[in-house]
Amino acid sequence: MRWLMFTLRANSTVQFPPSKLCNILLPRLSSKMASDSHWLAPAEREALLMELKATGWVEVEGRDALYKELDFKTFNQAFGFMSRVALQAEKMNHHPEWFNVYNKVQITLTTHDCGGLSKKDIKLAKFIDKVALTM
Ligand SMILES: C[C@H](O)[C@H](O)[C@H]1CNC2=NC(N)=NC(=O)C2=N1
Repeated sequence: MRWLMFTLRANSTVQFPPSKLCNILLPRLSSKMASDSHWLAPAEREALLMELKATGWVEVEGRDALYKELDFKTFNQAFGFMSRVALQAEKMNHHPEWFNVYNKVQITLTTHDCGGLSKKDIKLAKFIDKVALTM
């Protein structure tokens, strides 16, 4: 079995088998992922939503979700935009609810796992705005 050697300080090393290393690193990764999916309390979300509202996102009436409609010059541009967002959604394991007719894309973001808005929605909304600016 291959061992990972760590030097903590001069002339001392600590050996971790790869399987143990996962036990050390994964909880941090999973806790980060979990924290991004937790429901955003009103105090937490105020500043975050202000920034998004400034770029055209609105809160959905009767649902803890964000909505934005984007217009592109052509269907190809709209579809290209959706393709780029789809790849990011897969990477984040966080997917939009969206509808496309010709050059228009209507997007709703919410986190099903927590039943409302989470940091993942904020992160994806910011990514969407960034990509839309490049189209
Ligand atoms: C099983 C899978 O990881 C989960 O269903 C993921 C997939 N994509 C998701 N997307 C969104 N918007 N919310 C979720 O809670 C969610 N959960």
